[in-house]
Amino acid sequence: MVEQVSELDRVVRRMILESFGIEKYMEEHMNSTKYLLRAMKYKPPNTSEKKLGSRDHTDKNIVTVLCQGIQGLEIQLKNGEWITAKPHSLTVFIGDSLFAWLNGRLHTPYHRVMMKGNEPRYSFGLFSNPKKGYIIKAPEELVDEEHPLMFKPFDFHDFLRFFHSDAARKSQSAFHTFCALHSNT
Ligand SMILES: O=C(O)CCC(=O)C(=O)O
Ligand SMILES: [Fe+2]
Repeated sequence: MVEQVSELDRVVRRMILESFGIEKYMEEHMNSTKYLLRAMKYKPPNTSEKKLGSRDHTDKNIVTVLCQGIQGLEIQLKNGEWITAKPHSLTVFIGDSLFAWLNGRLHTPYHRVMMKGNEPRYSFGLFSNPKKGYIIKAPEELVDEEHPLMFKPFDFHDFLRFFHSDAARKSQSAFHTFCALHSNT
């Protein structure tokens, strides 16, 4: 199953690069990331009202392929509306690192888990994460006058360290505080 899900990660990343005409970066992209597979279990809230299982966040990595069992995953659209992912479905998210590498060209959506009832919930995520030492920097093809560089080049592992600091906890978006070049991004 990991083989198929990681294939989906690769297909999505190839489609994204092709859509911007920069598939020449595919090999660099694949070589600069490694996979993390995480299984998650959420205790049942034992309520008939929906309760928060995991607070809203954007993923920090490159791409996440999330496979959920019973319903719970909710995703915020650009207009602010929350939609519910179907039970027993796969959802693909673009994380902050890919957002930065693409110079903000694709949206990285907030998502959360809301649960009700007496059943525990299981989900599995395959996360492509940048390797330590790889500097995430938007390629020159995606930077021009109309699209000035949004984020300073960074090592994902320095961001993770910052993310667990007091300064990050106090900021509205740790990612933007860490590497945004303009305050309005
Ligand atoms: O369990 C879920 O459906 C969401 C998990 C998630 O968003 C994450 O691990 O980043
Ligand atoms: Fe997430």
